[in-house]
Amino acid sequence: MVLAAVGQMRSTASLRANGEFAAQLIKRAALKGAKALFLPEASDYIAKSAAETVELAKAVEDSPFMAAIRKALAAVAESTPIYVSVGVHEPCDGGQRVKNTLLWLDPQGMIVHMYQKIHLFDVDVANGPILRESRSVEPGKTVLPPFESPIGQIGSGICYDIRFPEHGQYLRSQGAQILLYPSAFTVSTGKAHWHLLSRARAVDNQCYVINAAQAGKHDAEGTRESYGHAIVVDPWGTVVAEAQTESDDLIFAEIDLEKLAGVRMKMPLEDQRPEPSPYK
Ligand SMILES: O=C(O)CNC(=O)[C@H](CS)NC(=O)CCC(=O)C(=O)O
Repeated sequence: MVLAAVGQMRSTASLRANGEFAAQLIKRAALKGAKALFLPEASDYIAKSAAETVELAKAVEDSPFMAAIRKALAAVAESTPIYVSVGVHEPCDGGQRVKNTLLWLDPQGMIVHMYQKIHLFDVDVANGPILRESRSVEPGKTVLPPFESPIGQIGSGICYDIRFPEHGQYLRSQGAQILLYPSAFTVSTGKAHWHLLSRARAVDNQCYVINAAQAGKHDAEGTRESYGHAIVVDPWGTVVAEAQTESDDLIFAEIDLEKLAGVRMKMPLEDQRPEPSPYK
């Protein structure tokens, strides 16, 4: 069993302040012996508008947020090395749009994997905001094969991707043992669907689901607010860790690949899919 840490953040428009907060989470997670820390979507900043989202974007090498993360990783690398998954924005299209990216950093701070969010949140939320992510974000084009990590084979999604079951199923078919959906869910859709979706993706793919989350009000006016409830679900669908409040900012879960193997052996979903596919 290997310990994973999952963070909750209330990112503001300050890349520097968000970087300092993330750095503290890295140090605390490493001190507890976690081998990996998972941080939310858009950890670097949450802006009030599409225009501000584009304006604030910094390339990884120029980002004060990333500098703070790398400094924290360097500080713990000798004694308690830790991997970090973190959601950021990257400028693209000559500064017209951004990518919504998930980075996987090794304990030296090198980027060893990156995923670009595919499904964009263009939604008129019932009893909530109207969000048009595609105004500022370039959609990713490919689901990437899972990558190896100290806690198992990780398949990447981001936030709204969780609502597309075929995304998780593809990752499972490519060998994923852990699915990530770092998020900034709205409060109303979170109340209605967050636990349901997190558990559903775990059960239908027999994977751990690790969902870091943005939580709370991101600006003084409360223009943007996120649901929180960072969560880890095991391959049987049991919630094994969950942040209960906005200030509950670091949770831990043992990732047990033997438990995962047992679930898959006793209920062999993959082997029971008919060939040729009946869905035409
Ligand atoms: O704006 C940024 O900088 C970061 N990105 C987000 O917060 C994104 C796009 S607005 N949020 C979601 O996908 C929420 C999904 C959701 O709430 C649901 O599926 O119910």
